Amino acid sequence: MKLSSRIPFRLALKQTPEQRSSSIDTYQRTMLHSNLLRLVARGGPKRLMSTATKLTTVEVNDKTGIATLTMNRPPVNSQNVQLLEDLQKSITEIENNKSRGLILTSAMSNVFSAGLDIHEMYNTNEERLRIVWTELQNAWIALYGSSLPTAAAINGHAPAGGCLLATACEYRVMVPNCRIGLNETQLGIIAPKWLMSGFLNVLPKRVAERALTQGRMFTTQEAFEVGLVDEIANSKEEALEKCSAFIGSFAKVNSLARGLTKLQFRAENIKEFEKIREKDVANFIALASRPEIQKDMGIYLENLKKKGKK
Ligand SMILES: CC/C=C\C/C=C\CCCC/C=C/C(=O)SCCNC(=O)CCNC(=O)[C@H](O)C(C)(C)COP(=O)(O)OP(=O)(O)OC[C@H]1O[C@@H](n2cnc3c(N)ncnc32)[C@H](O)[C@@H]1OP(=O)(O)O
Repeated sequence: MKLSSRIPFRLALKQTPEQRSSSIDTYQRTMLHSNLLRLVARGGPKRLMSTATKLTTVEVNDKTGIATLTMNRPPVNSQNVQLLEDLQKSITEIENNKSRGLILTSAMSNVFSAGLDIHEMYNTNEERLRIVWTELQNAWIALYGSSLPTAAAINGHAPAGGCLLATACEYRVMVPNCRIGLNETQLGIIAPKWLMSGFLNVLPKRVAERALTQGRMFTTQEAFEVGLVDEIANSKEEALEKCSAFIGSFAKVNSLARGLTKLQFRAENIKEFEKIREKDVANFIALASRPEIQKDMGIYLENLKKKGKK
């Protein structure tokens, strides 16, 4: 089952709060059960594999059984609907192919991901905004809610949605002289709680609150010092090796117990997210449609283009 497949939330909305909470628990149980089945199935032999969607590739190392999921949308892996959908397809594929773990990385030389593709949100219609935000939610929950060991080899800058994907993983290794963070307040926008939850999982509350209110972009070294990244690597290859070593550290741990323990840690955030996901889409559409936000987006895009030409 894809974790993004919904609890029947539209039905839950018609229920009393007690019934709703019980539906969510049912969803959680279903989710844990299906992850359990997947974990049991993962006991079989490893397979060598290399596959691709339009904007992602998956390569499974035949020795380690670890899958590397590479985002490949030049120039900066900005997250358009296609990339978000391809990420979900690749995550599902990795979950189903008996891989031992998932490493997320980028095919770009200096950018992990530039976050949401601002062109997708600018001068568009409500239906497109709904699709963009829903696919961002789906990609996040597929990664955050995966029972597999996950790690991000952050081989470049990771602002906003890039940081979101990296912090959905359990472990982060970053190359030097890059930046990572949730810069939404710098853009005059507020990131919803679910979007911050990976960030809040890894940073002390006080550090997270200050960084989020400042919209702070951490350098690699600063990110390492506060614990936003776990290790620094001198190259992408080294980052991939360190991520593999992290995933390898679970080799002697029962994968079922590991996966369920991880999901228990994340269950509260997932439950909260499921409660608000539809409202969250409506909030995003309302925010992104506001004339002043649209104007700011246009200016932001112009400035990005000017900077690129310098
Ligand atoms: C602004 C949004 C406002 C409102 C949205 C409303 C509601 C709420 C949303 C809440 C959550 C939002 C999440 C997001 O992810 S928003 C995106 C935030 N991302 C950024 O701010 C990053 C911007 N990019 C950069 O800082 C740099 O590009 C980066 C990643 C450091 C790489 O630098 P560099 O290698 O020098 O590359 P360039 O800057 O020259 O960029 C090359 C090329 O790519 C275009 N581009 C860059 N980032 C984006 C992007 N996020 N979306 C679309 N396009 C992007 C850039 O314009 C250049 O284009 P060109 O045509 O000049 O080649």
